[in-house]
Amino acid sequence: MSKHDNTAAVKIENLSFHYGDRYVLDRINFEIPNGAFIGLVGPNGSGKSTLIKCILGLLKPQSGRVSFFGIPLGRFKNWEEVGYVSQKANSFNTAFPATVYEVVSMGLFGKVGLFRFLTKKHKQKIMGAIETVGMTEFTHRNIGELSGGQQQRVFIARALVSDPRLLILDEPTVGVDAASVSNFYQMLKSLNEEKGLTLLLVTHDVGVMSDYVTHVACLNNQLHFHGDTKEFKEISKEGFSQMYGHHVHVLEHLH
Ligand SMILES: Nc1ncnc2c1ncn2[C@@H]1O[C@H](COP(=O)(O)OP(=O)(O)OP(=O)(O)O)[C@@H](O)[C@H]1O
Repeated sequence: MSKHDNTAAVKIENLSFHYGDRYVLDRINFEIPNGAFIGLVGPNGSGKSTLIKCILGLLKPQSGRVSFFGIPLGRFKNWEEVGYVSQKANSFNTAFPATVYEVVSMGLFGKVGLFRFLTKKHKQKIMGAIETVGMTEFTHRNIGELSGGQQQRVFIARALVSDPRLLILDEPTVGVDAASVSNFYQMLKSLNEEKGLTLLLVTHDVGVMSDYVTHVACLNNQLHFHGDTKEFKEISKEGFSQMYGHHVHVLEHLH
């Protein structure tokens, strides 16, 4: 199949998952079109991280199917096409004495073994990824000397260095100050629009996120809504709170 067909980047069919007798995901059907920037929202404990882990094959659902670019998960081999930045990226040991350049080069380990064997082409890729996230001036700074938002940009660069087609981010803005969150989302939006990168962003920032994404999915054990940003913004606050399972304050933005 060609790289540029209309197959969904991710297709989830009738997926259910339970821990013991506790159902966390109930018959989820959900598609991420190629080129979309999807915000996945839902209250604490609604199953967002569990869904991501099922998509990445880290957890095996009791029923249902996941496919990447038309290939069932069990047969999917091109993992360099899928970048993942976990919530835990924030708790990376930032006292570890590594520069931005070294952290980003770790994204190529799968391909080159150790970074001392990097070729000129690899070095260009690393510098390109650092430039893409706007961190060039910090290339040789120690990761521990950067702010939370800057560190998250570096982790995105590490995920981008292998040229993924799909990037999955699990709450990347936890611990990032409000002003930097908007800049961070703007950077993701540019990656989506200019580089055609498909993005799945798990977040709690319902209001802020909806100014940047192309689609929204609302999860609360079941998928309660999945549509484009325009449809999402048309849902009344009451409707949204109901679907969320409790009252939610959707932050209004001052433009
Ligand atoms: N390993 C586990 N064993 C048993 N239950 C678990 C396990 N991991 C998560 N859970 C439970 O499954 C439910 C869904 O958890 P999950 O982490 O997927 O939610 P979430 O939407 O990502 O939450 P948050 O927004 O708080 O990160 C929660 O009730 C959680 O307590």
